[in-house]
Amino acid sequence: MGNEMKRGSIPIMILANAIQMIVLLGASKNDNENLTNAQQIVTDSLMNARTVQALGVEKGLVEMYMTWVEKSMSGMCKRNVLAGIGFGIASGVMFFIMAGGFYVASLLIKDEAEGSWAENTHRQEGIADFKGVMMAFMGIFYAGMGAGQAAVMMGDATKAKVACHDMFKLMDRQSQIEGLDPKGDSPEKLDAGIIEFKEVKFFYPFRPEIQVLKGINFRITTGQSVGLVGPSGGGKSTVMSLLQRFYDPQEGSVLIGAEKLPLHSLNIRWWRKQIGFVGQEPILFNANVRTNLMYGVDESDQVTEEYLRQCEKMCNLGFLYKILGVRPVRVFRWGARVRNGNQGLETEVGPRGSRLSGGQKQRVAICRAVLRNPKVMLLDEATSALDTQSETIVQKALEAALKGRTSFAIAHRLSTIQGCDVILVNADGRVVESGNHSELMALKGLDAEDAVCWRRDAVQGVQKGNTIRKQAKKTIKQTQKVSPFVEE
Ligand SMILES: Nc1ncnc2c1ncn2[C@@H]1O[C@H](COP(=O)(O)OP(=O)(O)OP(=O)(O)O)[C@@H](O)[C@H]1O
Repeated sequence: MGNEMKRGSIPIMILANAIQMIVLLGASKNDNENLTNAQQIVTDSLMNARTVQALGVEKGLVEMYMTWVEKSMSGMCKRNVLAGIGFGIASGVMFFIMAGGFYVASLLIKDEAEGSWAENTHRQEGIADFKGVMMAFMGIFYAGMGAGQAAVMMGDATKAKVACHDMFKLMDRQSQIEGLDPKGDSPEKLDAGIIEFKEVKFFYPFRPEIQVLKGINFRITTGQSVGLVGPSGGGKSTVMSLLQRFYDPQEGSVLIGAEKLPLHSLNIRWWRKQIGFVGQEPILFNANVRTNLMYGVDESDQVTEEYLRQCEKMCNLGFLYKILGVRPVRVFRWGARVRNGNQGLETEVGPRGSRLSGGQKQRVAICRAVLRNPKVMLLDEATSALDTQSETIVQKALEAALKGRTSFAIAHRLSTIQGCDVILVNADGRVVESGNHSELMALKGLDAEDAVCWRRDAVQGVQKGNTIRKQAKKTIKQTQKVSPFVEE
């Protein structure tokens, strides 16, 4: 009877668990996508909390978040009801098996017990003794339970597989530019400061319909400073990306050195060591300044304390040593007073550098770039997010940092890069004009309407720049009278 029960109940139990599993797997991919979208909103909102508040979009974001959560919830609710039914059936079958098992066992044991009670002198022969019955029963029961639980867990395993699908897809993706396992030459004698763009045409792989660069040509020699100006969307940052070899152009070539070696033939790690980059929004890590500065330095490169001090000085990091005042530490140590100041290179910058001002962060970022002693410096609107006073200080740091190096600087105003050796006016994916500031100013015929704006801006920029500089100096002097901690 036990065997019959086994034969009959186990397939039913497995079927019940299978139903439960199928239901669990059903909509999990869609739910996963919806939850990912919801999580993305939370991450973006927290990372950009100030912008969210400034724009007053808190409610809108909460609504967007709720929409995604509700979308996944409606699917989940249905699935959970079905999963509940499946689970109920699976558990029910198990309990029925248990009940049946106990019933069968009770019959067998009852025979044995009746014998011992009724006659009390000799045991009546039963089909099995108590121990054997219980062993068989427990064996069936736990095997069934284990199989059921394993089936349920398989649902979780598949859900985990779905959740990891995108991650594995990303991990398996082979980058066309392999940064971790670089190949190609590392020619120590190649002058990385000589850069040529030859008929470079490029579109972003995810937007092949938009031809961003339509044939860029220029040649820069060692030590030259290049200013990239032009209307928004003209392709200035794309040129910077190609210089850093985040992408390779589809047509044309980027050539390096007097030997004109194609950039794609060079070892990418070697090439990136030749480049220092300072962006518009400096990215600092939640650590002290020293750690942030050493981030870009290879372990094999020995950075002496002396060189570090030189770079600090060059980048105007004096603020790291300023004492901002004194304050009592705690109530029970009222008498004790500590210096409420920065601690040199050991100063903690906070999450994303939040304990430093924009200008200070930018100077740390410049110092980080300079510390690598790169041949080429790339500046992507490095001062555009700063106020006039900070801009002047950072500009000084930049001027020192760029000396003797080839440099590319993107700016929205000609006035910001008027001192550059070459200014490339980039519009609609082409270099429409080039020359130094006075050459550009002297040009009469203009191809693009935008260029008129750049030129007009240049004239006004020079005049404005001088006035602003005078005003800034005046303000600093006035403020210094009130607070001695304002920097020049
Ligand atoms: N990662 C990307 N994927 C797809 N298209 C992009 C990407 N980055 C930029 N683009 C597109 O390439 C074009 C040129 O952008 P780019 O950022 O190079 O211009 P820009 O001159 O630097 O503009 P801005 O002065 O506003 O920073 C734009 O049309 C932009 O939409």
